Amino acid sequence: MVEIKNYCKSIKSRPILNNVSYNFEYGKIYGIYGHNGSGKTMLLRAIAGLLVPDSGSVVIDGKVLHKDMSFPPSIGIVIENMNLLPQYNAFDNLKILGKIKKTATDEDIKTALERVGLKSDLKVKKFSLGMKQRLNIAQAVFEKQKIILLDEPTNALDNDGVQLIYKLLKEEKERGALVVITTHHKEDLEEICDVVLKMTEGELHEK
Ligand SMILES: Nc1ncnc2c1ncn2[C@@H]1O[C@H](COP(=O)(O)OP(=O)(O)OP(=O)(O)O)[C@@H](O)[C@H]1O
Repeated sequence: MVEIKNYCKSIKSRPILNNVSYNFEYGKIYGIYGHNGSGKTMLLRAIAGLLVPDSGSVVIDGKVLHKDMSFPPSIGIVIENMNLLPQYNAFDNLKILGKIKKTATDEDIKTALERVGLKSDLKVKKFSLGMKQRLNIAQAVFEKQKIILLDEPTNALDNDGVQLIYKLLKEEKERGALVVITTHHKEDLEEICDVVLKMTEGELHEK
């Protein structure tokens, strides 16, 4: 379980996450919607260990982030400005990333690329925005990560792409992963999410 406990973070004296408390469970898809600047991305960064709280904590499987561990041990994340390697194709990008943990086989990489509908052997520098988004999503699932955090993962995708990613996320949930997805549009979430949450000015509430 991922427990967020009284999490507070201000940047330049402005509250960005305001006393957020919530328990996220494995085997569920959570959707978070809210206006621009409401704190959705910051919440994902907090869970990923990319943000240090002013007070409060994130506890993952009983271990406190930044105390018992620096980062969650099994996390896939899609946020803005992901660092793909432009001179390599999709397979090689994942192969290089996979060298850190050494858990994913070539077959795992091929399967992840098939699941996001990426068949191209082009170098990433020739990818469209939607193709990059698909590769980022493949990157977040190819090592069978336990926690999958996706910041507006379908905004550059065509309709077929959106349906493909929704199918993939449902499969990840069935596998037992915890999936958190953000969007500006609540209606996008209701199709696939078990729980829909609203972020308003750094506060998180159940719908
Ligand atoms: N690097 C930063 N320095 C200072 N403030 C920041 C920084 N990044 C984000 N913020 C502020 O944190 C608040 C929350 O931003 P966040 O990116 O989490 O919003 P969001 O809900 O994801 O918005 P969007 O829907 O536009 O992606 C905003 O007020 C934003 O201005």
